[in-house]
Amino acid sequence: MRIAVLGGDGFVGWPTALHLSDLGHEIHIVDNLSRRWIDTELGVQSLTPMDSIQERCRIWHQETGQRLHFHLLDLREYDRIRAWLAEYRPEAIIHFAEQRAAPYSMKSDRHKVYTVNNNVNATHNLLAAMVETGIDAHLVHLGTMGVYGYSTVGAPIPEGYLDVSVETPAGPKELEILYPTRPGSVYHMTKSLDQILFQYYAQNDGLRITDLHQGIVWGTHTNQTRRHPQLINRFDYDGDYGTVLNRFLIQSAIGYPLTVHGTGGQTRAFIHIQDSVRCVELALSDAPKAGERVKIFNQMTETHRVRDLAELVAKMTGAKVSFLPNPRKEADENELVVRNDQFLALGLKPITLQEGLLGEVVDVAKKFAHRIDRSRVPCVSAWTKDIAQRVEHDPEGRRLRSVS
Ligand SMILES: O=c1ccn([C@@H]2O[C@H](COP(=O)(O)OP(=O)(O)O[C@H]3O[C@H](CS(=O)(=O)O)[C@@H](O)[C@H](O)[C@H]3O)[C@@H](O)[C@H]2O)c(=O)[nH]1
Repeated sequence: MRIAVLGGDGFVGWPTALHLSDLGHEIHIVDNLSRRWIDTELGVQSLTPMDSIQERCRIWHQETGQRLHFHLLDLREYDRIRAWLAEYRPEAIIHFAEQRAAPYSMKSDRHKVYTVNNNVNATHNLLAAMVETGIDAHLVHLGTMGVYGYSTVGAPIPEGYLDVSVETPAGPKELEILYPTRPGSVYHMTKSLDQILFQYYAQNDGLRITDLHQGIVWGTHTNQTRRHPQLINRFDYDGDYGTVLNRFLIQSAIGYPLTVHGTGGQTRAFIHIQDSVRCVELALSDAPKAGERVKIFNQMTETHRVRDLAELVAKMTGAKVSFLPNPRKEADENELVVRNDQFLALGLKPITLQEGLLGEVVDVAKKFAHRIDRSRVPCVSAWTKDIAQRVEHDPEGRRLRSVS
């Protein structure tokens, strides 16, 4: 298939592009390189040294003979994305091209506005351009488990839809509705808004859409990124873009106390990066038909409590654990049970937390430890102004500042 990978220069986009290219698909990476600009804004860099996207594509061709085509394009520019779709007519589109960090989206009012403008316009421009050009591509979107709000209300979280019974004068009526959203950050809110856009365009224009509600990704390498040092994936450790388990592993590698927020009672869904790219492949193989409702998968393989992860990493590496005031507005403790039957039925064999793979991340972190700026490890982004006043010091006693 001819596949457009929008956001194909990012943490999950890059290994997905390689995985699909390895399967023989014709891959077009479309990216505005905004993640690289945000690194510059924040003054941080990926733990792993990343080459330019053009250089990465060149190495992939050298190693495999397969070509990755790169297009510098911003989805907020409607006319350009419409013209691009009309010219290349992809058969499938994978949409990763959104600002994906919750702490970054909460940094200041400016960051909230940027995240909403960027994410919502990107998604809507894409949908409108798909209708206008008449291409019949299957759209696969990277959504988030965060749209559900991490609370099971006593029953496992289903895959996107909830069956409800409504009392009417004629008796009870059964309805299937989108699971009510309860986003925990402006970033997660944009993914909730995306869901409504998808529902509308599937029902009004018959677009074929799959939404992947992904959990927290951990790990770094995939089978393809391992093939050459210059194909290495980006890897974030800073307080805005680093995700919790990867952060704990990196912190342990540099002797930094593990930064558990609050009691660490938050339970979250996780998935290894290798499974993440495999899930995209499986979703592509199971496209909905025109006129069908949006297909929603829960793209996660296990759930863990944050403090249990910290204990596991501490036991494995001897790291100290530090319980910090929580910069986020979130439940102190929550239970989370999630259904993921659809990917299992399609043949996913989940990679679960294994010491070997955890150790692999620690090894990567040790190798590139000299690139880590310890002052960028704490999470400085507070969810409200009140919380900002309470979150004052990092585990090493330094005063935290808010970046605006
Ligand atoms: O040093 C840290 C960092 C985080 N946490 C806690 O760990 C949990 C998860 O935080 P995270 O930064 O790993 O994940 P999150 O902000 O939810 O976002 C990440 O995971 C989401 C999936 S999910 O969490 O919604 O399932 C994706 O959508 C996002 O793109 C990705 O950045 C939170 O309770 C947070 O307070 C800590 O205790 N210490």
